[in-house]
Amino acid sequence: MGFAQLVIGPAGSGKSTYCSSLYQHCETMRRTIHIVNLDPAAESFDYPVAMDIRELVSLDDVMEELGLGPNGGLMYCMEHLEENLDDWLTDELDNYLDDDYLVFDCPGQIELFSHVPMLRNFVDHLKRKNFNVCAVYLLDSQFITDVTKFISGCMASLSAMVQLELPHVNILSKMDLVTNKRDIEDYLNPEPRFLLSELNQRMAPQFGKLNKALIELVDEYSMVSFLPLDLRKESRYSLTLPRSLFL
Ligand SMILES: Nc1nc2c(ncn2[C@@H]2O[C@H](COP(=O)(O)OP(=O)(O)OP(=O)(O)O)[C@@H](O)[C@H]2O)c(=O)[nH]1
Ligand SMILES: [Mg+2]
Repeated sequence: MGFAQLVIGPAGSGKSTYCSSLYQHCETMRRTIHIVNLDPAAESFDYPVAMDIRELVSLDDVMEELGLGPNGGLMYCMEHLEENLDDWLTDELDNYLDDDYLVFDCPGQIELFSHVPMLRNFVDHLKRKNFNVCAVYLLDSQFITDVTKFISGCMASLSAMVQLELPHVNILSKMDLVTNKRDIEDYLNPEPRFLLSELNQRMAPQFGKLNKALIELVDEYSMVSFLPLDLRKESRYSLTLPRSLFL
């Protein structure tokens, strides 16, 4: 059985940086991982690219030939990948052995993991190919500076969890940029009453019931919790992430 990690999260949340730092970490630990670029718009990489969607389809060609903008073009490329799961992806996966570990660096368009079925079909294909798949959802630390941003980040992550139905780890990236230590305490293990009162202060009174329901969803079902990742720290992975993720 192979292992696969799907690295997802909003645009600019640090997915590619996480992949390259994970690659360096594994190299130091003398473990081999293979990083796959699934972003047809990506141009440069800080890690060796094992498989590359750009070999299958070029975003520039799609935009030019079909007259699409960057986001429409990207959706077209991902649909093209979906249509080629049985040939291109299967051929590429055949190059890897049973116990190889693949990390998929995904594009940041959140519709891919909220309501478009493409990524779900991609995951199902990996499972059929005997890969044990997990999702790593990255959220930028700026989301913990404001309760409304935090809740919207939680909801986006939750929709990915519901859509993909994978073992799911949430990571708060760019922790080096958090200057207010209070924010870390407040949001890493948030106290529901704190979140609710903050949210009520920020929103008009008619949202009271909705705020309560949202906080209950985040809290009672324990579906959303974040692990902090500070890339400056030596201990960044061993301390913060479950070991099972890096077998
Ligand atoms: N300070 C700081 N900056 C970071 C960190 N991780 C990423 N960045 C910066 O954030 C920006 C976006 O990082 P990427 O890794 O390209 O983010 P991404 O999620 O791959 O972006 P898309 O693929 O475009 O969605 C870059 O300028 C990075 O240098 C971090 O841990 N700390
Ligand atoms: Mg990227």
